[in-house]
Amino acid sequence: MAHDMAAWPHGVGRRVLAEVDSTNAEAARIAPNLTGPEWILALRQTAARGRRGRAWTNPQGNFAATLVMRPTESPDQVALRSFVASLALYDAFVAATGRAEGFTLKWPNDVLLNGGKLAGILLESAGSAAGLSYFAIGIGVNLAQAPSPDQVEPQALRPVSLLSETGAEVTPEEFLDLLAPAYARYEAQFTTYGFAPIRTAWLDRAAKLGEVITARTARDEFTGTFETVDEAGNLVLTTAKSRHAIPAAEVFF
Ligand SMILES: O=C(O)CCCC[C@@H]1SC[C@@H]2NC(=O)N[C@@H]21
Repeated sequence: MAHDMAAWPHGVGRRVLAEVDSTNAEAARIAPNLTGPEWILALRQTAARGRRGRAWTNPQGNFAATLVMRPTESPDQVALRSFVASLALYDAFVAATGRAEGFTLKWPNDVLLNGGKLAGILLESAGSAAGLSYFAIGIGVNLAQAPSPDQVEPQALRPVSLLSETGAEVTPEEFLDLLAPAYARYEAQFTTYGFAPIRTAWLDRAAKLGEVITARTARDEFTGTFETVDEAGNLVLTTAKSRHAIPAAEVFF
């Protein structure tokens, strides 16, 4: 790995499990007894989950971890953590490879390398609109192996691995030691200054900004120009007829 290793963040727990069903499921189990934020890394997951109820393929050597925390703010602020985590992933990849070239962020929360999907984030929480009891940021990275294209949905981006695209050999533990300090830096920025600087940094690294993309929501499909991400984290798309601020969708290029 080509990097200067930042120190592990103060007050943040680190557990490494040889095997677990899902680090997000483990996060939910340990949440009631949390005394501070905690990273849970698993070397193997037997029931890893992806977004929208999909399974996540987790081959040997890939990174699977969850950061679990107790929030102090509202659920909509918690949802913005997917942008915080995406930026931390981006920095960890730059630190691990010594280059920024080729890494981009796909709304709402994937990291791409050379246009293929390198990492995904699954944000889960429990509680009510009045207050969440915990939230968990689950992160899967194809460090060593990408699932074969037939294991993902037909229109999904081609999965890629860090190893095959860059030649960088990074273990899950090494990657966690890059990601946790990067996350802590962006988390401090978010809690101190709010979403504005996170949004700007995210937009600087965005894939397909200003280009035509398709967003599929539970009810509709919009094809239009990806204008920006607004102050609430919505995807802003303009079509010939109108401007749409979309809170949740699957995006296709
Ligand atoms: O669908 C996606 O893009 C999100 C994938 C998230 C996978 C990670 S692996 C670690 C954590 N534990 C899980 O069960 N899922 C997330």
